[in-house]
Amino acid sequence: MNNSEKPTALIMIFGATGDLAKRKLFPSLYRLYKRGKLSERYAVIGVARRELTNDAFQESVRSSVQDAIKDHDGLDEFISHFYYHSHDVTDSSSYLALKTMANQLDENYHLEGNRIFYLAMAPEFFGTIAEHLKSDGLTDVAGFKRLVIEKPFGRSLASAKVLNDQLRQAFSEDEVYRIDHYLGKEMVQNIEVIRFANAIFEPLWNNRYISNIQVTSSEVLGVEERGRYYEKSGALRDMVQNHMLQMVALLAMEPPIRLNTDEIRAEKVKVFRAMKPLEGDAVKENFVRGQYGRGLVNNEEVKGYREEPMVDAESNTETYVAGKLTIDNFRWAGVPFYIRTGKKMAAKSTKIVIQFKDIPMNLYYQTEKTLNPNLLVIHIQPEEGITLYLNAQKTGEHMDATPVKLNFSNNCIDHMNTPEAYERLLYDCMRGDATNFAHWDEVALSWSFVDKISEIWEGTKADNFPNYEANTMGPKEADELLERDGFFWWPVDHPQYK
Ligand SMILES: NC(=O)C1=CN([C@@H]2O[C@H](COP(=O)(O)OP(=O)(O)OC[C@H]3O[C@@H](n4cnc5c(N)ncnc54)[C@H](OP(=O)(O)O)[C@@H]3O)[C@@H](O)[C@H]2O)C=CC1
Ligand SMILES: O=C1O[C@H](COP(=O)(O)O)[C@@H](O)[C@H](O)[C@H]1O
Repeated sequence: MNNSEKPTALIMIFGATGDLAKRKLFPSLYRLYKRGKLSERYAVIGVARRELTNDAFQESVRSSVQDAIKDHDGLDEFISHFYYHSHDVTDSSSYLALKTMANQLDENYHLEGNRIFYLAMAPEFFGTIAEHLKSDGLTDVAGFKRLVIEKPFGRSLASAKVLNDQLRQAFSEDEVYRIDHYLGKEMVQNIEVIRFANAIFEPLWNNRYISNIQVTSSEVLGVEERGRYYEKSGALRDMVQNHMLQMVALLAMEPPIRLNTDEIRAEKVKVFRAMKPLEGDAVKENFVRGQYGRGLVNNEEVKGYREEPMVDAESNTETYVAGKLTIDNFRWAGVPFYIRTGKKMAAKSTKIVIQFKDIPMNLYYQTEKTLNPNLLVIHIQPEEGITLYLNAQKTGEHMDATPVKLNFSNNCIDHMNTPEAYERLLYDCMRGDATNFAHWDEVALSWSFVDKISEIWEGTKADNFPNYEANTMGPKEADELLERDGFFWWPVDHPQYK
């Protein structure tokens, strides 16, 4: 598959009147169209319960594109390929009408029987939809059929297995595309290139030279309107089981023998298998949970988590997680991977800091001064780039060293916005490239790691909640986690570390 391909397909979006479709999917499809990555032979059927005409649906697509993107050239032509089918996915009788519509569009647009079913709906519907797609013949096509599944993929290993079995009745593993939108981010995809295309990094990428790795994904937003979902999820299931562990896997995996889907996935799976499971007291020693309380943002007091809509006033749900992961293999034995993620924190930032070991003997210390360790920082968002921190001679001071940084900013070099995660992932799915989607084995192993922690957390009330103020970087226990090992969190928003 190459990047100039213009795939042709019928895309059915279940949940087409929802937030995800409006904010992410329609604008991403439009961007693909604008970049010339969508063949003229495409059609989209939006599915949801509410009654809408095709015209009204097309207008809603128009306004979601206009809200997200300034340049609207060609929008009329783009939306003319959109159709709407009002349908309750639990109602068996209406799949046949959907099939008739799909077959008709297939013929009109010469879509070669290629179909993508995108489930942008609550997960309780995934199994039913997949079953009906098969039993009512929507998957009997001459071309490819692919199922795109949004998160959450279950809420434990057991529930994920049930869901997976349901999906697999209708689709093979190769046809299931489990979205993890972090895998669509430019700089997450860049981890592989930074590691495997640079002779200066790969030889150092191990426990001889790296002292610890820190992965932070902090959010300024709170739980907003998603209290109902979040109460049952918490940060561990919402962010750690998927995005955080996926980033760790990309950082820790062995070089694949080829850059293809199967080889990369196989290496990631080995990382998950090498991740030391945490049992009993080890959970408390290695993982910290937090929940935001009230705090000051721009001098105004903001709500604590327990005061948010649809949140229990005594909620035990964590909005913050910090943890220390141990990867038990030859490359990583003895190197802690620290992760942290949380809501209502002081900065919106996703960053990876690779801290190299101190040199054996520092010739450039001036008495009490310490030399800064070398750091490689991968900026995932909002900035995209990499920074390498070195030490160099301080101007005019012969025996003194000072930190210097080598900076690469993606946005400055390319002079363009990099494609949105959903845009890349949609394009990959249309081309049949599943590399940046989560394979079942990865999902299962990451759930089995996370389940051990959630069992303990759900079984014990966090009596210190809320334990961090909104607009801070989390509870003090997260700092202590690193201090015990002689480290500290490198600040994500400090100008020196940008
Ligand atoms: N929003 C986001 O940013 C993100 C969302 N996700 C995931 O994406 C999925 C969708 O989320 P989101 O868009 O926010 O959800 P919304 O609640 O905004 O939308 C749900 C959609 O499902 C439709 N729907 C609900 N019940 C039925 C039914 N019985 N039959 C047919 N259609 C139905 C609704 O339309 P109608 O009421 O007209 O039927 C609506 O279009 C979820 O799995 C979520 O976890 C994942 C990451 C980010
Ligand atoms: O999957 C999710 O991710 C978002 C954070 O995504 P980002 O791209 O803005 O970093 C998070 O807010 C949400 O709770 C979670 O479901």
